[in-house]
Amino acid sequence: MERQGNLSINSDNIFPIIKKWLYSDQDIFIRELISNGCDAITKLKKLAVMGDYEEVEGEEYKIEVYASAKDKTLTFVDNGLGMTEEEVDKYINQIAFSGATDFINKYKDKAGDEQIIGHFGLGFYSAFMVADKVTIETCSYKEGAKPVYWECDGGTNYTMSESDDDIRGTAITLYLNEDCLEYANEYRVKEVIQKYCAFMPYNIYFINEDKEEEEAAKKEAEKKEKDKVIEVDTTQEDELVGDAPKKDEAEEKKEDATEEKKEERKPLNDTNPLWMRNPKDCTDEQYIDFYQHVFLDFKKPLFWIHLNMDYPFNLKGILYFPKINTQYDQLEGTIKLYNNQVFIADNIKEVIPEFLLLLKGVIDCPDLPLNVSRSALQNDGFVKKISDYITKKVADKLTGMYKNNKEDYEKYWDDLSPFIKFGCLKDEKFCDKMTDYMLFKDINGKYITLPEYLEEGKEKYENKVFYISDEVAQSQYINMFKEEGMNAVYLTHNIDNPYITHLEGKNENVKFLRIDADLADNFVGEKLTEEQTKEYTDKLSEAFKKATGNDKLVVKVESMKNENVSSVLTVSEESRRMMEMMRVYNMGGMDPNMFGAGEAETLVLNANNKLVKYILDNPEGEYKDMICNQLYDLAVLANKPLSAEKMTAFVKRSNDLLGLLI
Ligand SMILES: Nc1ncnc2c1ncn2[C@@H]1O[C@H](COP(=O)(O)OP(=O)(O)OP(=O)(O)O)[C@@H](O)[C@H]1O
Repeated sequence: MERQGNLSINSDNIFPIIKKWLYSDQDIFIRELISNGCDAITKLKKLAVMGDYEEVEGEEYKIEVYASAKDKTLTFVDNGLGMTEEEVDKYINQIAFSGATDFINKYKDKAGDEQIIGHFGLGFYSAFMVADKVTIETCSYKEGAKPVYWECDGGTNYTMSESDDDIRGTAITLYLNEDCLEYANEYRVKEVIQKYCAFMPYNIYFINEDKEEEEAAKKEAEKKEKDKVIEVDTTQEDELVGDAPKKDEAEEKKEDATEEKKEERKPLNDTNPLWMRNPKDCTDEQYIDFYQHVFLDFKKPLFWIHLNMDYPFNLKGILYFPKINTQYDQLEGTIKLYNNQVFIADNIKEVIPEFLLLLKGVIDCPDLPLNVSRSALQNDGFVKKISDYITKKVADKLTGMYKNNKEDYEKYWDDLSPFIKFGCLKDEKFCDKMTDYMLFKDINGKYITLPEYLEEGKEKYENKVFYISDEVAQSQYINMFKEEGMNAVYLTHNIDNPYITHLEGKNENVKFLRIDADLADNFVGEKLTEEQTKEYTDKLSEAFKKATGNDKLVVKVESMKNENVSSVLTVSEESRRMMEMMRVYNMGGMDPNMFGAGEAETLVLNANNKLVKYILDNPEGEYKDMICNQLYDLAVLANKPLSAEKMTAFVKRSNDLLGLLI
């Protein structure tokens, strides 16, 4: 008997809302329908555990997705618990009603360890985002249940009647609207299933109905053709050998069997993803395989953290620390969020602490407070707790590694540090936990902590931390440091600039100086007297300004221990930082002096060097200008490349100087 009715919803027509507002991503109707099928199977299995349903031996629980471009249909078939007429009424017709809540209420005391997805029930109606008409054919597991056929064309009216398909489970058919025919395309559907359903808990199969039909027709035609030939053959054989066995028949069956085997359908998903397993049962190889497969990254991850928590909330997942190839690699990770093996979305900031988004990984949290569509999170304290838990786990893993396996920690440090530093900048709690475990690579290639560095340099350069931002450009300074037995640390990543500022904020009396920022007192031998300093500075300033034609040149004279060093360029830390900041804010053309930053570069000349002495002693010397310019260029060259014009002059002058030798 057919009956018609109105869908009881509060608005006149819910479909425009579903189409436009509720789901921003159209593809997710596939996820919703497949996960409804999975839920239906989970419920059936639960009923079996509870003794309310007897399972059919050997039955494979599965979801089948049939697509037909010819018919413009997409059908989802599950062999879950099905629905009775009353249930269709209750769960489908009365839309704003969650069937799952009802179910959980009934079974909550007897429930086992698996969770049942129960959200505000609108998932099914997402089908109307792509379909003009949707039908349900369903038959409940309940004894004597009558199969139900339901149909709705996207308005608020539906029809319901008894169906003749009494196989337990549910088939939902979408008659795709003209704009959405892509969902009848095999590759498109498979793509969406891969995205959202790759780890759903029951096998998902895709069937191209058109292809199957074609093949069946082809087979039928071939069979008919073969039968004809056999008929002719056997009449001939009969004539010759009478009752001889028809060996072709047996062969044919075998052939069929192997063909069937060849065509054995493969599920599109992995029903037992690695993160759901006990960490004890997972091998390194499996972790690496999973990583490469899910994130399509052929590099091996450095290491990983398997999250496995039952209390006070349920959370499983794996976080991978990816290998960073160069310091210029963009730090960009992906954290995939799942809800009971159902993919929700990538990089949901509310759940995953921002800095962890630099990692790659999967998080599955069945307790997530998802609303209406599974993608919308209700942001409450719970979500913050999840995020705090993940942060803590990551910090624990890192500090644990430092304590128990320092060799690995050091080995990974260069790759890990940008991520950890970013974490420290973004998350106070994480920063506090990591403070004692932050390493610095020094000029001898050793990894040391900040307190270790400060302790080591206590006598020579108290509370100063010299750092190298560019190993090649600053090599002259590195050598000077090495000769003097001084230490400096490498801070070469983009993240290091803000990190240095952050460290100075945390350690008020510690000052970070780039290795070329200052000529530390340590390089200076016997100090010049005040008069000497003044005299030499005046003389050399004048000579160098005149020779280079640069009025603004700042010259400083020191008596350095190493008499082989003639000239060094130093770059004031303060003005350099100011310039860098101005560059960031696109104020490159402005004069840093305006901000009180002072001159950036200083030419330091060594009063103990014979070339410098020559200039001092021969104010009218023939080669004075040549030497001044050469010393200046050499100092610049040790710090940064010369401009094209200066380089040309430098090469010419170098040749002229060599010419003087012959
Ligand atoms: N394939 C199915 N088999 C059995 N029951 C189903 C099936 N699909 C839907 N239902 C029933 O209809 C109800 C409503 O489904 P719907 O997808 O709209 O919401 P939900 O699954 O409860 O929540 P949501 O999809 O938003 O997470 C379900 O709770 C379930 O009881």
